[in-house]
Amino acid sequence: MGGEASLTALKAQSRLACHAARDGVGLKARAAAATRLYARLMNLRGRTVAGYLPIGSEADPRGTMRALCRDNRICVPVVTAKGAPLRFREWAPGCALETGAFGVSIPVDGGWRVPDVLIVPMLGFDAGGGRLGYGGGFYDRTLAGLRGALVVGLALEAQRMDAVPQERTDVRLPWIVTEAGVFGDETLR
Ligand SMILES: Nc1nc2c(c(=O)[nH]1)N(C=O)[C@@H](CNc1ccc(C(=O)N[C@@H](CCC(=O)O)C(=O)O)cc1)CN2
Ligand SMILES: Nc1ncnc2c1ncn2[C@@H]1O[C@H](COP(=O)(O)OP(=O)(O)OP(=O)(O)O)[C@@H](O)[C@H]1O
Repeated sequence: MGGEASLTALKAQSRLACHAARDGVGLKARAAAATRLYARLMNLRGRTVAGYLPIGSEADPRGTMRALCRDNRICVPVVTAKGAPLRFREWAPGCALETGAFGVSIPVDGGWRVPDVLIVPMLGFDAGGGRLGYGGGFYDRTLAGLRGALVVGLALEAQRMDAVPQERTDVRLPWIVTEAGVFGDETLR
């Protein structure tokens, strides 16, 4: 296989392994990750915070989204087209939802927002801020266009990898939160 083909195969294999590992994580670790996320973001005021509505066994940021919505605007990602950056629609606790692309829930009638804080879902991550997603490149494209935002990846320790296979377009995350702590890389901020 050529370099590119083998990288794609390696990413696909890593996605399967991370997905399976994530499925096996218990409630205690999930609650601890949610608490760590809130601890990292609890001081935010007047910001536009992009959370996400979890699918499958993703770590759940909704407790933090509910807590932050009092003093901040909250929005969630919407896939509008393949190959395009994500857009973000305003979300509030209990708002009406519909199922969008890839089975992700999206608010029926929230306005479009541009976040300055993003909580980013992932399948896998490494100690250097490397992130493995579902393979659409949606967050890579989105983060490339949102310089200056506070970007925090949320995951569970079971999703930690030695090194996420990296492509030129992959964007490293300056902050990663898991049940084990808040990990920051000052060189990426
Ligand atoms: N909660 C959440 N929302 C999100 C994302 C995400 O990763 N998580 N996205 C990040 O880009 C975008 C949606 N993109 C996605 C692209 C592919 C798949 C996907 O392949 N899903 C698998 C299995 C899902 C599961 O059960 O874990 C599938 O459909 O087979 C999902 C979302 C925007 N919203
Ligand atoms: N900024 C960009 N411009 C053009 N293509 C991009 C960009 N970012 C990523 N891509 C392309 O998108 C494809 C998927 O990228 P990748 O495998 O990194 O997705 P991912 O990070 O796992 O997915 P997601 O962000 O949707 O969860 C790759 O072919 C990659 O080259």
